[in-house]
Amino acid sequence: MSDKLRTLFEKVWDSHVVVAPEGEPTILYVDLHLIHEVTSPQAFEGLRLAGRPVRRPDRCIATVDHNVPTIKDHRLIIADQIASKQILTLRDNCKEFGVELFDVHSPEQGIVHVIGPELGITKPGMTIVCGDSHTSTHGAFGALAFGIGTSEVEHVLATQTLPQSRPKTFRISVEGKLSPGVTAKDIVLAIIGEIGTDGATGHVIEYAGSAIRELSMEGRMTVCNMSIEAGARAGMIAPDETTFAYVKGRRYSPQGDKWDEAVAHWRSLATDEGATFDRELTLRAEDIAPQVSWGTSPGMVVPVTGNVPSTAPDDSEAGRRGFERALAYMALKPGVPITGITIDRVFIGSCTNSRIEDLRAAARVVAGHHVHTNVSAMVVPGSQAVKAEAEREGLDRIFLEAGFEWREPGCSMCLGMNPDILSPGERCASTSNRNFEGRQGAGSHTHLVSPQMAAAAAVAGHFVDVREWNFAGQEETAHAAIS
Ligand SMILES: CC(C)[C@H](C(=O)O)[C@@H](O)C(=O)O
Ligand code: SF4
Repeated sequence: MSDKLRTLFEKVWDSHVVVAPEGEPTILYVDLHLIHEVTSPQAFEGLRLAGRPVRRPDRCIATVDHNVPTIKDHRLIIADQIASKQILTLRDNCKEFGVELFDVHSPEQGIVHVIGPELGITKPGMTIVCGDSHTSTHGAFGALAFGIGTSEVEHVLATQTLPQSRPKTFRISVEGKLSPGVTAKDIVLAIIGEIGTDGATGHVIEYAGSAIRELSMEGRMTVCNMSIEAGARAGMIAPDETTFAYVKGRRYSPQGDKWDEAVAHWRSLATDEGATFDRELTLRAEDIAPQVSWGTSPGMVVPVTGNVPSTAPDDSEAGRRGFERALAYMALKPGVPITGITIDRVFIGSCTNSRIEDLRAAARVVAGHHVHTNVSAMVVPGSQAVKAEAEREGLDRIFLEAGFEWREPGCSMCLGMNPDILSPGERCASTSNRNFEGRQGAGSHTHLVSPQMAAAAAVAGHFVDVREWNFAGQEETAHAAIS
């Protein structure tokens, strides 16, 4: 090993190089391949046609998430033909090629980016790929994790390797202390608001600084999840005691002596003091307010105390046209206060914000209140394990009593690939990660927010600053509840 100072990314990359031919992409070894129903059918078909096996079935894990209906009685026989075929095909492929599948009725089923970490499959220092852009989520553990296309899925299935050109490095430090009510989601939305949706193109981001270190693993996953929305190849956070405590004792985590060896290795992954990045940016946590997206990209975002912008941030002809188009699509008038925007629907879920901590935070806001009469709201836990834990804690009852629907795990209303879609013109406060035109259904309007902000909007019927929330009957714990 060289004694050159290296970043977390460089250490993980260097230890996975199979061969790096001059002037050609590096061949990287892949430790873990996550698979879901949407991007895998052609990949398996390619293998079948070539008469190849899966090289390392023990390094693959599959689940169904994008297409599965979230109403219990609708999960057995899926009405949508394409969805049904994709799920049946995944089932057949996993059986034929010997890949472990967490199927629709398995107690481990859930959104692929939720179940990997909670089963201890995701570990620091790994290379992780999946035919899914939000694979960046797993970078929260100090893994190099990124999305790949279907032809690359086939390549990884066949060889357990992937040709990759080396990305640049970008450290984003968030220093200081978040105010109560400001969350990991607000950090990442504020970052994307600052650098734009192509702000990190060609780079792997390392999130650093005291506010990032203070985050739980759930919060770190939320931040890394949205790296792709800033154009980054991946997002990473150095593993530390918080990481080790989360990974310890999970089903696929190392046990006994192996655990101590693993932790010793994971400790060595942090960026060396003095190692340099291609780019650096520092934000102050105190400056970050709860965020609400107003437009049709995650970069079109403002603090809840702000207004829908009146002028295009980018004054070029194309910038102005994009701005006007976003306003028109979102049916918003320039200059309107964010807290004046009324909503029809609330979605608490997705691989960004459907973990237990997200549901706890939303439930604290909702407790003792009722969903506004003009709003219909639902909570979709990210996995069966999250659902079971939430039910054990009584969170389901808080949501149901407040008038929320309580659903089965899946991607749900994050994207219009299953029955959970908005009608044209409906406006939704959503804890997901994308607000593109038509993302939650043709002609629908999406506003990206944190779980706390979504919960508060469900009750108020419009956006409110959750920092001023009335925690019904729990005033004495209000501060703790939103922090
Ligand atoms: C369906 C899948 C390929 C897609 C992705 O890659 O991200 C989806 O998960 C999304 O969030 O848009
Ligand atoms: S929850 Fe949404 S963002 Fe995450 S994998 Fe599913 S569709 Fe993609």
